[in-house]
Amino acid sequence: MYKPTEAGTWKGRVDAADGVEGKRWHQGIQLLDLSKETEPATAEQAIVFLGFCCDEGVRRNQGREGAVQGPSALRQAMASFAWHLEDDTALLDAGDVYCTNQNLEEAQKQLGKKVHSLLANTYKTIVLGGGHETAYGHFSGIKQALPADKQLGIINFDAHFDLRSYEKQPSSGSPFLQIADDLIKNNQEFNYLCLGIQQYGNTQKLFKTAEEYGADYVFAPAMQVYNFEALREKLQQFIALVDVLYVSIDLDVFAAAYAPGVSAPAALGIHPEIALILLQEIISSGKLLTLDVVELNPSLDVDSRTARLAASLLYHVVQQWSQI
Ligand SMILES: N=CN[C@@H](CCC(=O)O)C(=O)O
Ligand SMILES: [Mn+2]
Ligand SMILES: [Mn+2]
Repeated sequence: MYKPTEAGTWKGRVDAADGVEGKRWHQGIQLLDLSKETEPATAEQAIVFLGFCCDEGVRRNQGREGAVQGPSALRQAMASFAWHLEDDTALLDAGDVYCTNQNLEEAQKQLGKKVHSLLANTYKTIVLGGGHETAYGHFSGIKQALPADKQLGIINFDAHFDLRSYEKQPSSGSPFLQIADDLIKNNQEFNYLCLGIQQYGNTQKLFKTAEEYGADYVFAPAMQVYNFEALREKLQQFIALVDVLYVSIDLDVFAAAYAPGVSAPAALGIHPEIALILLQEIISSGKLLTLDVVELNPSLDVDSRTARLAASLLYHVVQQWSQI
């Protein structure tokens, strides 16, 4: 269920005449094989990508399959980024965890193990999904890595709560209810802030569940740059209550004009700029532990627009996070 990234996977434009000043991500990224014991990060700053090739959660959630190709499309979209990282920063690719035989539960467990070993070895981790079922596997690794006295805050950029029942089976629609129940079972708090909720995309039942579990949220129409001060205030209040942050970016939070390549596009979704400046706020808090980008479906994308948007957000995340 795990494969390290093959040499030659990262490829892109080469500006040979410019020497080291022409360096791009595909020329600087290092491959990390997690089938061997994970070595502690040696660079001062080590940021690692880990793919989760899975859309079994989307299939179970009646969505449009294709997110299994997300990690590969994201690598392609990031490969030719110009290298502007400091010399003390290593950018790594730790390969992919695969969901096989529709065994989502096992794939999530395997993803959790890999995330745990990366976090335990002080890597700043970025998981490339996968449908939003990625989040439960990601969380199971966070849970293993996080000391019990540390308060976790979860910030989900999403048009949807993803608080569906998993009584019958877990899916891409249920990760945050699974996480909530795990935390509550362990006498820990479920601190969840969902940014970009579409009223028309969530049933009354889901709003009721959100209320029952104390989930906080901001509707998509309020996610505007002109409303930045109020959003910043809300974000800062949330961040102040927790020790570390897990950030999940579901690309269906963005307007379909920017992000057509998702299972459930939002015609009136948010503008990327507001997500970018809120991400900057989050990173500058110094509390970001780990992050994922989910729901990219390359088979539904238009000229890689959604992949490029996700990749560009990750570019800025990597750039800022490497200086914290
Ligand atoms: N991760 C998926 N979330 C959404 C999908 C909604 C839809 O397919 O319309 C959900 O379950 O609510
Ligand atoms: Mn989601
Ligand atoms: Mn969503």
